[in-house]
Amino acid sequence: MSKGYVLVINPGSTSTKVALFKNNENIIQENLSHSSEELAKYDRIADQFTYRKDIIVKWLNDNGYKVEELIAVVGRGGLLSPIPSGVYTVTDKMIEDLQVGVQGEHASNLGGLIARSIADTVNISSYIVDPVSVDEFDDIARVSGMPEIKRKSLLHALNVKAIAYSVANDMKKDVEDLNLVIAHLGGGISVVPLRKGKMVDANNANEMGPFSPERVGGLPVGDIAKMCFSGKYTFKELKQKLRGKGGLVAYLGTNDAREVLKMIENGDKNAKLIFEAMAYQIAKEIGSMATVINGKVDAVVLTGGVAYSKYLTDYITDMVGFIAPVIVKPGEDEMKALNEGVLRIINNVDIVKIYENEVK
Ligand SMILES: Nc1ncnc2c1ncn2[C@@H]1O[C@H](COP(=O)(O)OP(=O)(O)O)[C@@H](O)[C@H]1O
Ligand SMILES: CCCC(=O)OP(=O)(O)O
Repeated sequence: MSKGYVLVINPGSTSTKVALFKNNENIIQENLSHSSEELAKYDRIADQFTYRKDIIVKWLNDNGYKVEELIAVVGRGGLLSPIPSGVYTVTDKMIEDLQVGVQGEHASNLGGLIARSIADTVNISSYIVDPVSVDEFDDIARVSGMPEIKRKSLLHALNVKAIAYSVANDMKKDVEDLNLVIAHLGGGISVVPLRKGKMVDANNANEMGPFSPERVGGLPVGDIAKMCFSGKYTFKELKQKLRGKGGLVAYLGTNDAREVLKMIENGDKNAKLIFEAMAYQIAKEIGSMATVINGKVDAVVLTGGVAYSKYLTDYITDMVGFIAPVIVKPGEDEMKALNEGVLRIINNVDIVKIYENEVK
């Protein structure tokens, strides 16, 4: 039996991405899909814990590896309390907050829970890296216009940070020397201005900004208030309309941008209007975030799964190209970034953070 593997777990809304690394080498990686019928059986995301954990352990064993061969397990971190960027050990307090969902429910809450549970069976360390609740906001960005409600930093921090380093590397600069606007275009969408590497604002991928393949983005608040009191919907139904059944799903019945592109190719004019409206809203948000860094933008970067669509990236580039050069980096670097976080701790390049000591 050979030891020395890091198991990387990245739970998403429709799949769990898993990978096994040895040092920097990605040995195996797979996207384990979950049908909507399967996930519909669970009331809360935390209830999917055993189902997803069993699938991951089975995947490991089916590929000829044992949990005993791991040296660490790392998961994508969830909607924790606001914390600084970094690598965190999964503590009891973190587990408690992920289980209750201190800032709400999201599939990534399962990352830390499953990582710790697998790691505990063989007495090794479990970590999360740059969870979606990393908070580097300027204080001014927190003000919403209603004192009871604060704007929150909930964003694709892991990929945004990883892509910022990758762009800086390509430009042969330090990330601290650059101002960027990075748009992560996935199931949810984050548009993030980075001032000298710091994510000083963002739209909140769950509730605001452009609509996305499965979320509504920002909506006229008066109409939403009326809908809430119409008696037509339960709270759960409304939540699903906003997240999961919003955006492309609501208009076109799919959260798969590739299917929408096929509809457009087949001459569907409504699909074209809706897809272009998503691109239009993304471009508007990029323009807005460029003002946060006073228009001094070294590059606009488009990343995430939907950035594979040239149709979409060309549309956005046409609208925002006047701001700065547009760099397209489709897909995500999350699995690599999670493993690299663990390696930084193992190799003493970075100091592991304790969640409860860092909560803002
Ligand atoms: N080649 C492609 N062209 C267009 N869209 C794509 C392509 N590949 C994936 N996508 C879309 O990307 C979205 C998922 O993006 P991803 O970054 O994996 O999501 P998440 O941020 O939720 O992890 C889906 O709408 C999917 O259809
Ligand atoms: C809450 C921000 C993170 C997010 O939206 O992630 P997914 O696109 O993976 O759902």
